Amino acid sequence: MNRIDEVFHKLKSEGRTALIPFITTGDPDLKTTVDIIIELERSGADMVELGVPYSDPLADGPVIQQASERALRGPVTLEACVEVAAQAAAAGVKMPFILFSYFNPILQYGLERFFTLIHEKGISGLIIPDLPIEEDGEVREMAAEAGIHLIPLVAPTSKARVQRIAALAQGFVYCVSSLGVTGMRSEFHSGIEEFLQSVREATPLPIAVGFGISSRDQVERMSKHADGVIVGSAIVRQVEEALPLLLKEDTYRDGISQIGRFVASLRI
Ligand SMILES: O=P(O)(O)OC[C@@H](O)[C@@H](O)c1c[nH]c2ccccc12
Repeated sequence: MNRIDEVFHKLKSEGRTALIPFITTGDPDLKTTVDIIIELERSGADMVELGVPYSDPLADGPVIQQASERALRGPVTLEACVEVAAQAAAAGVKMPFILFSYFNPILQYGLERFFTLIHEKGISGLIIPDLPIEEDGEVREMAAEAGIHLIPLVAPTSKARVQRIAALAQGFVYCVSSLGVTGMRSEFHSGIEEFLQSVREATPLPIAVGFGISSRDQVERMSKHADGVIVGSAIVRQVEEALPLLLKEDTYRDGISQIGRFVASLRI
C-alpha cells in the first residue's frame, strides 16, 4: 500500500483531517529545506508537497513566485529537490512526500529517468498542475508502474470533467478552492461546499482542498468537507518572514521554530 493511502486510512480511523503543507524546495537553500521538512512533521503535518521551483510558475501567485526566484539562485535542480526528500527520510521523517512540479522540468529530465529517480528516492505522490488528464496517459501508466500516485487537480469550473478526473485519480483528489492563482484569500469560490460534495460523490478516494487557506478557522471550515487541507502560500510566506533568522547561524533554529509554530497553529 502506498504511504499516502496508509496516512489517509489512519487519519480516517482517528476522525482527523490531513494537514498538507506545500513548500518551495531550495527556499532559501536545500539544506534549510530539509530542516523545514523535519519541523513540518514535528509540528503536525501529515504529508508534504515539495515544490520544484520553476522559472515560469503560471499558476502561482506572488508569494510562491518569489520563493521560486529565491530558490533558483541556488543549484536547485529537479534531482536536487528529490534528493532533499531522501535526506529528510534519512533524518527520520516518516510522512509521505508529494513531488510538485510543472511538466516542463520533468520532460527536460526525461520521463523514464524521472520515474526511476522518484521511485528510488521514496517519493509517494506526484502533482503536475499543467498536465491535463487528456494528455496524461503515458505519465499515469509510468506512475502506476513506479507505485507512485499521480494526484489530479479539479477546479470548481471542472464541472463535467470532475467525473473523468476523479475516476482516473490515484491517492487523493486535489480540489482547488478558488479560481485564479495560488495565494492567501479571505473568501473562496462561492458554492465551495457544493463543489467539494460533487467531488466526494465522484470518487471513493480521499479529497483534499487547497488554494487560499491560511488560518485555523479556514482549516476547520474546509475540514468539514474534505479529508485533507493543503496550505502553501501562507507557509511559504512564513519562510520568507523567517529569512533574516534563517540566514544567521545563531538565530537559525529560532527561524525554523517560528515556521513550526505557525504550522502547529493550523493543526486541528
Ligand atoms: O498557496 P495556496 O493558496 O495555499 O495553495 C496551495 C498551493 O500553494 C500548492 O498546492 C500549489 C503550489 N503551486 C501550485 C500550482 C497549481 C496548483 C496548486 C499549487
